[in-house]
Amino acid sequence: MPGNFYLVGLMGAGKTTVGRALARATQKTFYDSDHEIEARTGARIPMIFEIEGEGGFREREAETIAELSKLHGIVLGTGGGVILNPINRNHLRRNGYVIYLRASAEELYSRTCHDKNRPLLQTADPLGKLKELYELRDPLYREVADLVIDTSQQTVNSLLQLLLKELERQA
Ligand SMILES: Nc1ncnc2c1ncn2[C@@H]1O[C@H](COP(=O)(O)OP(=O)(O)O)[C@@H](O)[C@H]1O
Ligand SMILES: O=C(O)C1=C[C@@H](OP(=O)(O)O)[C@@H](O)[C@H](O)C1
Ligand SMILES: [Mg+2]
Repeated sequence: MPGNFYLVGLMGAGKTTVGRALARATQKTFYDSDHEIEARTGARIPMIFEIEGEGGFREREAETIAELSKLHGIVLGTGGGVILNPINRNHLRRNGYVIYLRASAEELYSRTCHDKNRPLLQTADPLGKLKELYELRDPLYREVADLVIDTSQQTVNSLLQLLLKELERQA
């Protein structure tokens, strides 16, 4: 098993939260591609979307993934749309063990509905948007995933325990 764990999944799947906990538990360094983009630009994600559009954000995301995928011994929480770009998908598949955190659109909605920091969900019908994104992206997450974990009915901690057990079983 490679020395990196990469987390993929839709907005609200827990990539950032579970990724940070997994890094602590496995003594790896945690990176989050969105946080990295924010640090490099000095701007928050909604501001980048506002100024450069989704296309501009995707270019920055691809540059960041290319660089972060050169690192060893890390846990990487990706942004939910990272798998849209085939070059990103290659980087992830080649350089790490990819974990797809999945949950129903309803569950994702309940986890993200009070947060204004996800520009794609600032619409009149965020639940409908999550359903649409689920249909479009689920096959792409599965394409890159070494492991698919259902996060429904799991706390962050129970999920971490489940993940550690599964990773140990596969090691
Ligand atoms: N398994 C879970 N059960 C309940 N809440 C969760 C779970 N995983 C994450 N959360 C919560 O959902 C919100 C979104 O999590 P986050 O880690 O930012 O997701 P992502 O990075 O995948 O968009 C946070 O408030 C987090 O605490
Ligand atoms: O699904 C997406 O396209 C996005 C997900 C976000 O990250 P999280 O999945 O961590 O919320 C962030 O990268 C941006 O708002 C776009
Ligand atoms: Mg995140």
